[in-house]
Amino acid sequence: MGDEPAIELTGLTKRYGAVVGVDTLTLTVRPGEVFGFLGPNGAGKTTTLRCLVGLLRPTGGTVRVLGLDPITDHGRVAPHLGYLPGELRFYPELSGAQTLDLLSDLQGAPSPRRGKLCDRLGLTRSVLDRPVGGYSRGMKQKLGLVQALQHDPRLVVLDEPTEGLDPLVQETFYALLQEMASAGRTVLLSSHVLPEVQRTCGRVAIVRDGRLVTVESVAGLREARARRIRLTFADGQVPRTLGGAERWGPRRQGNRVELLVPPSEAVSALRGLLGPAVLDVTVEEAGLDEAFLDLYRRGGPEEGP
Ligand SMILES: Nc1ncnc2c1ncn2[C@@H]1O[C@H](COP(=O)(O)OP(=O)(O)OP(=O)(O)O)[C@@H](O)[C@H]1O
Repeated sequence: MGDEPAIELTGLTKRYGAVVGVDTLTLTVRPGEVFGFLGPNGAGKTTTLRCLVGLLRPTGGTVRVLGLDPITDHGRVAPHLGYLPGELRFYPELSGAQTLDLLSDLQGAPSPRRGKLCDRLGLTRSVLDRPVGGYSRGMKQKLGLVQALQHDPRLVVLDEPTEGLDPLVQETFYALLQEMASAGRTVLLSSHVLPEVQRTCGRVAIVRDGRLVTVESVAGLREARARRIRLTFADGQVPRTLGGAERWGPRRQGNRVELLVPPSEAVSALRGLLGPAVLDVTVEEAGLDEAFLDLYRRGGPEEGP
């Protein structure tokens, strides 16, 4: 376990009978990266994360975590790996503190960060002494975060980490992420929350239908995002067809037409659209949200409409 990639997936495939969870996914995450994993429901995010941490056996391909196989080398990987599952299941009768002890035993490593993490996330001694069965959703999530980070792992895999956290606690979590990155730790997080990914991650993988659509830097995705063109036509003069621009799926509302166009095509699209019936035109960058949605729909920038 030296300078190798923190995560290396090669042709990772996981089938559940006839259902394909992940399909030939190849991806490398370098040490020290905060890497986002984004995709619509059922895209294969959780399946990938569970393969990564050795909870699921791949149907095909290979998984290397810190240079090791997370299943066959589990004992060597576990002390360096933190994992927050998407669906937390704790023993309800155990207290928070007992839960953390139990999970620490499974990690096979001491928990030097536990006290500090509990303080920062607001898990007080009296809360930690109560049975987890009585915890609120947010308290369970905080406990999940503490167990994932308590042993100061080199690699942290987080499935929807801010689910159920209030905005203040989310801020604390983002600060923790920054500190981990500064300390050279690697973080892979799955999220549906785009501003969160924008704010915390350097690179992002987008998955859809189990396949990798693209891997991009957050900055690159911003640059590549579509232009939104809005046209206002004179009363009754909205053309029935926009010719070649129909491929951008124009949305019509009254005298207005709006379409999202790749940046490289915005000027030529405008040339074809402008005419005497056009009273007004605006062009702006689409939000990052829309850039992502576009990728989800189209299946990747390389395919283009
Ligand atoms: N245990 C299972 N048995 C059968 N199919 C499964 C199982 N787990 C996942 N799948 C299927 O694999 C695909 C990927 O699911 P997965 O949970 O990995 O997606 P996801 O991106 O995490 O979705 P979400 O954002 O909704 O949590 C889906 O089609 C899902 O129905």
